Amino acid sequence: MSSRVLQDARRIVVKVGSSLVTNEGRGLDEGAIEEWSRQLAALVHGDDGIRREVIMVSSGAVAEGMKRLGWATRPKEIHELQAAAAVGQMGLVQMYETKLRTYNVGSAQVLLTHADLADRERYLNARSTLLTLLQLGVVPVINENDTVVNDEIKFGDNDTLGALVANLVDADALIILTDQKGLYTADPRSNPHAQFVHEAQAGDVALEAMAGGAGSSIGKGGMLTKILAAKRAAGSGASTVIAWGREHAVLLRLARGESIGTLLVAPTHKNQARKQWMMDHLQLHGAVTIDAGAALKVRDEGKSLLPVGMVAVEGDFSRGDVIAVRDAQGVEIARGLANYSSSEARLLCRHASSEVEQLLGYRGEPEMVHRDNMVVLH
Ligand SMILES: Nc1ncnc2c1ncn2[C@@H]1O[C@H](COP(=O)(O)OP(=O)(O)O)[C@@H](O)[C@H]1O
Ligand SMILES: N[C@@H](CCC(=O)OP(=O)(O)O)C(=O)O
Repeated sequence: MSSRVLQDARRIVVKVGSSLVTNEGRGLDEGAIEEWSRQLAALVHGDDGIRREVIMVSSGAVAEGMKRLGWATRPKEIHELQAAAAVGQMGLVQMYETKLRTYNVGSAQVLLTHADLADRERYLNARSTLLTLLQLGVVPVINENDTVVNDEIKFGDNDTLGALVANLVDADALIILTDQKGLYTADPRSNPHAQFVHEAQAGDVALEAMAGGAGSSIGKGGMLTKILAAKRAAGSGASTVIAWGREHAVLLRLARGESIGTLLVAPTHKNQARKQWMMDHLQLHGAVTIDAGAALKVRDEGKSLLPVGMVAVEGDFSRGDVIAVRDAQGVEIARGLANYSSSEARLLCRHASSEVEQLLGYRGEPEMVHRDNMVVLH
């Protein structure tokens, strides 16, 4: 069963750490970035007959910036780290862009902060942008927006960012590429008797005791943040693989179902996990009442709610808030994230999606609540 996890994955987040990307701080590893780009392109183009959507979360900005600025030791001052990240990020994305283009794949730079994912509206915006890029066959190259974050508000390590991105886009799998073959029962750098862990359940607390901090001065998180990232990714049903980034054709072989690295299997199914998350975390901010035709689509056919099916709007909510969807009898049949605010929704009631631009002055999503962001209650 385990090999199928990656074989069946259609939307994959790949995270690469600083030590790999910058060759332990020596500078951007052009050969490695080229090799990952070749594999990403093959996955996106579906060279094996299956097209996949891939997001790259890449570290390395600070390490590369330090090199470009001629700094031998990591600065202590946060503004110096931020300056290094800003310098290094240029080189980082330039290289991904060049290499991916060589293999006929477009790329896009996306810089995110914690605040972007904590705020519902920005969360939805980030999600729509990433999903649009994926639909266009473009590979988003993501890093933390180091320039605007300080110690208290940063993800800090990109393992956590990778997991949050996997949650954000409902990825099927998170692949964390690092400088070890995977997880061992102890840090192999300091314990020669450490045993390799081939497979475990994501979220198993026993794994946390095995994992230590970063083995080099370049990487930030170490193995513990990877284990915690796997647990977090499992929250939305994504399984995680931790593997060596220089393993030959690692991404393609994983996609073929080969077992490489450590597989941390998500215990719950993707859709079930997302529904649970919706039910657990979301507070209602308002409601829309829909007509019988729309109720049929939403409840029985699992379709999105379009503005044309809405007949009334209650409450005061913003884009990204959770609203109840009620049928004509007032029975709540679903809950989901609103794509439009309550005042906009009032204008959109009974109108076709093609009229959104004319009514609101901008072209938004065709759906009031997209089915991916909706839980049908019965
Ligand atoms: N149980 C463990 N198994 C494997 N590696 C471990 C373990 N505990 C700690 N490590 C260390 O974690 C390091 C990888 O983390 P890190 O240096 O942050 O890499 P990256 O830059 O790829 O995120 C390894 O080089 C290793 O020394
Ligand atoms: N945003 C930072 C990444 C932080 C970091 O070092 O992460 P990682 O190497 O993945 O543990 C950078 O690009 O330098």
